[in-house]
Amino acid sequence: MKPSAPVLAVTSGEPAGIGPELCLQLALGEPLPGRVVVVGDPALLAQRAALLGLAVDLVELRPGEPVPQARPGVLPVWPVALREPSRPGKLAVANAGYVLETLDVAIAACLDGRAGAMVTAPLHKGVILDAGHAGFRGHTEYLRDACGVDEVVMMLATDSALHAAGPAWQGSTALRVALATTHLPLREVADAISEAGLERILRILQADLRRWFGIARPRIAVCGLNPHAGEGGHLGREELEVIEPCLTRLRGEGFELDGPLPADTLFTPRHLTGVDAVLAMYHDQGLPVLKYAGFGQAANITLGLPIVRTSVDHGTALDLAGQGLADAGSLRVAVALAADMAGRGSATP
Ligand SMILES: NC(=O)C1=CN([C@@H]2O[C@H](COP(=O)(O)OP(=O)(O)OC[C@H]3O[C@@H](n4cnc5c(N)ncnc54)[C@H](O)[C@@H]3O)[C@@H](O)[C@H]2O)C=CC1
Ligand SMILES: NCC(=O)COP(=O)(O)O
Repeated sequence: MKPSAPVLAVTSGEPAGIGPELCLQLALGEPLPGRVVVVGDPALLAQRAALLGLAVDLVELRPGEPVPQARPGVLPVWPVALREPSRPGKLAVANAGYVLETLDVAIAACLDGRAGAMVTAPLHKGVILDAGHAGFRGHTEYLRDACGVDEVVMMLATDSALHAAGPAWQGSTALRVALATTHLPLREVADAISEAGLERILRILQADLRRWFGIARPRIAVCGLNPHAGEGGHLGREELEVIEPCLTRLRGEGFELDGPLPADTLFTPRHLTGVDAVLAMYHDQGLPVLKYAGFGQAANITLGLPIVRTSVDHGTALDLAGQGLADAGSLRVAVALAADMAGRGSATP
């Protein structure tokens, strides 16, 4: 690894979930692509390592101390203290502030240049809301606000699509799915989709497919919102009144856009061939397909930020925490992608 390998700040996520043990697993598998530092409580990590019999040497770094090159079995840590002891599988509202502090530490390091990218292990949105952080929706929205940008785009990509422009869809599980809306109740989705909002999202998606994935002229397939993309207005009018006018305007600027297409058949080889990313209208329209294609081998990327942020494709898996059953595949994909993106330079165009 080059001495200048980027620092990747990996937040360890909800302490009662699988995040802490996935971070430990990073130190034990294949060599890491960057200089990884985990943001979390060293005592929590040591307890989880002891519980699972993982031989990981935790190296607590002082402020200003450089992050060392990765070495097998060694995990540098930027310490953040738990608010109260944590047990696997048992959520505690007192630790919500701890989870948010790990994010703040990583975001600050990315913004001031001490880190080239941040990678997030999963947090539990519900316990953060239960703790009184009203309005918290997820990392994506928290990062948008912390970085002072108006719009970001959540995109998940399966591993085989991460580095290759123009993935071969036919017979392949390579897929990139971006979302027009993120964490909101289904009954609010239709009202949340506006022509101006869709336009902002498509501009970010096109720009970041170019910047991070090296695709000169991205082709994006856009889902309709309603069954059969509205059936000519008989099953909903959002396609005619919101989505289509936006796509028509952007096509006039040279955007390569298919759709709006019925979402049930868009995700088939005929429609996906030659497509670089799909824009789904809401979380559970696009992500089940992505997860069917590559759960555990995909990463989540927040597009539109002034910093690089990738994440796992899964949640806190409280049912598995502390048992040694959690698969670190997605965290490894997220770390590899973050290193690749950080190596491409500044996120700011
Ligand atoms: N990036 C993040 O911070 C994310 C956080 N979440 C949060 O996670 C919490 C739980 O969400 P769920 O919908 O239950 O999804 P989940 O992904 O935690 O669990 C779904 C199923 O997948 C399994 N699973 C998840 N990760 C796994 C891994 N690494 N290895 C093996 N099996 C794994 C679980 O055991 C469970 O059976 C929620 O609070 C949600 O908001 C969900 C997705 C992303
Ligand atoms: N299902 C993906 C997801 O919800 C990710 O949320 P975020 O916490 O990364 O914003």
